[in-house]
Amino acid sequence: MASGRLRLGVNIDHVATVRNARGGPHPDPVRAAHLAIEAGADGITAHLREDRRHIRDTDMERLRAEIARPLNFEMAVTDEMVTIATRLRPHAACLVPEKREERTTEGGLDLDARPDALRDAIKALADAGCRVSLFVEPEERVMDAARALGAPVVELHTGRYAELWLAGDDAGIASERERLRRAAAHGAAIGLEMHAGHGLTTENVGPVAAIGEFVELNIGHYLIGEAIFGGLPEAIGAMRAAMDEARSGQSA
Ligand SMILES: CC(=O)[C@@H](O)[C@H](O)COP(=O)(O)O
Ligand SMILES: NCC(=O)COP(=O)(O)O
Repeated sequence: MASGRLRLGVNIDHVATVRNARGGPHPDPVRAAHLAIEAGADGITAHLREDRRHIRDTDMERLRAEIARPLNFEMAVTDEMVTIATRLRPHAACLVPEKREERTTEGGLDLDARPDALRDAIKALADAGCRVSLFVEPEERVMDAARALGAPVVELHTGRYAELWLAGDDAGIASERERLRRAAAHGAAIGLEMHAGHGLTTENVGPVAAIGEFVELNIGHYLIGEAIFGGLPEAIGAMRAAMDEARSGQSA
């Protein structure tokens, strides 16, 4: 059952990708964050990867110091990142898997692999006042595992859904959307706050936004790409409209 306003977290990682291509200060991801907030973003997401391929430590420090909306600090489950995040104390911290050789995030966290390290990271971040979320696959059993680890929030990985959409695999899209729907319903039923993200566009966001248990979508690469052609405020406005249309039940 669709419900409530769906928050939009704008991920500005790939402004830093363009900036780092030349090694100078332009374009500034923090300036993009301010623009995104002025354009209606409910929060800013930034992923400080271990290899610093895009967002750098100084970007995260400036975001934490400057932006007027919640900062969602995406990070790997490492001592280094826990130390940085507990020092900066962002509004939120989202634990994501990282592999150096990956082009982009390829899936959700394996909650069975290092439960003690996960539990310790969740506690340290929560003790620092961060709202902790786990970036995970849309499986009901994973919701139970996240709950057992003490995470209040999960963000469902929509990357497979996005890939199936690009491939025009209608049966696959329907199946993956159902997987997302079931996981969101179960997660909400056991008390988790449900988010989703990765690979979302104005074309594919509708069926995800229409899943009423989601309270936040985190979207970046597509918006930064669209900004090249029409500007970031326009890209965010179009995404907001697509999300609101889906929530109003006019498309799903
Ligand atoms: C976890 C997630 O889906 C995003 O943060 C995504 O990782 C964007 O960053 P990359 O494009 O570097 O993967
Ligand atoms: N966690 C998802 C995110 O922050 C943005 O992912 P994408 O839209 O850049 O694929």
